[in-house]
Amino acid sequence: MTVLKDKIDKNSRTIIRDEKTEELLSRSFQYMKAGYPIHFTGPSGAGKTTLALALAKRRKKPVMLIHGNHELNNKDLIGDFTGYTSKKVVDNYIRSVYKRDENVTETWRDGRLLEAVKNGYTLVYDEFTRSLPTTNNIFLSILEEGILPLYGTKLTEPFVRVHPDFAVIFTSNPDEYAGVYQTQDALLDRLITIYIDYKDHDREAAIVADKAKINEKDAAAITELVAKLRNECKEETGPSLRASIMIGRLAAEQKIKIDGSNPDFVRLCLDILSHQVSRCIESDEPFKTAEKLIKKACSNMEVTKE
Ligand SMILES: Nc1ncnc2c1ncn2[C@@H]1O[C@H](COP(=O)(O)OP(=O)(O)OP(=O)(O)O)[C@@H](O)[C@H]1O
Repeated sequence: MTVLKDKIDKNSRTIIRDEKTEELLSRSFQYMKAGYPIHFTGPSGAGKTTLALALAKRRKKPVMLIHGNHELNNKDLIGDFTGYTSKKVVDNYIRSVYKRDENVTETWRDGRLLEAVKNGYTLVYDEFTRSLPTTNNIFLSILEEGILPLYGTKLTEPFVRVHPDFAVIFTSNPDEYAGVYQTQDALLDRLITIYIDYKDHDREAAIVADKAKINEKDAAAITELVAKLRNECKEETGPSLRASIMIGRLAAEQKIKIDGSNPDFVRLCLDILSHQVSRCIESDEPFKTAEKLIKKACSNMEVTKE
């Protein structure tokens, strides 16, 4: 059996605090302090989750993370009975008396939302529009009435009061993305929704340089190449900052010179970008066209002189 030991250090949650990011974080923090839930929406890979986690950390309260998906239900959010605990006492101390006492109780496990609401955590609900709108309805009572109803749980209490320190940050992809549900207006109406778009080249390059541990010029060459290909996209959003980080990291890891005339570098770009680019362009032969576009973008690439 082969055991792979060398891992690329992803450390993907450290955030680069450029001026715009810092300003956005401060603004959002003020809104949260005033009691409003924040909702970051925007294309895939724009940095919404990274921002949400950085914002949550700033509150200095424990952070609970939930990922939206269509199977998420009230049992995951509120909790469920997980089984039975039984206790039996047989008392036969006096031989002529036989006494038996049996007690069976159900065991309850708090769901993640209930735990966060009760203890005043900061909840990051990532990609919440991937959950069914009916599942997300529970947030209406939390945000409006400050209670978490315990419906369908057989618990004796009808609801739990929301802890004053509880706060929630949502992230989502826009409605046109596959696999997302349209959010009910009543919920959107209660959130401060901030659109997070792709960053400009300089900010992307700074992030790639930091994450891939390469110099800024090489990082800028990669982000420019990826941005050029993204601009070719008509159908869907194309390759994101994530693709740039992948190229940078793998090039550094495998000591591939970041140069559009280097066949190894072109191969790396083709492997990482072809599929994504082929999905977002209009062409009868999307794969061939994507490969052509990537090779062209590589040949036009600015190369760092050593
Ligand atoms: N300000 C930043 N500092 C450091 N890294 C960042 C920053 N913004 C984005 N990134 C990096 O870009 C990549 C994508 O970010 P993230 O996962 O937050 O995007 P997203 O918008 O939540 O994407 P998706 O919608 O696909 O979940 C990650 O590798 C992340 O580390």
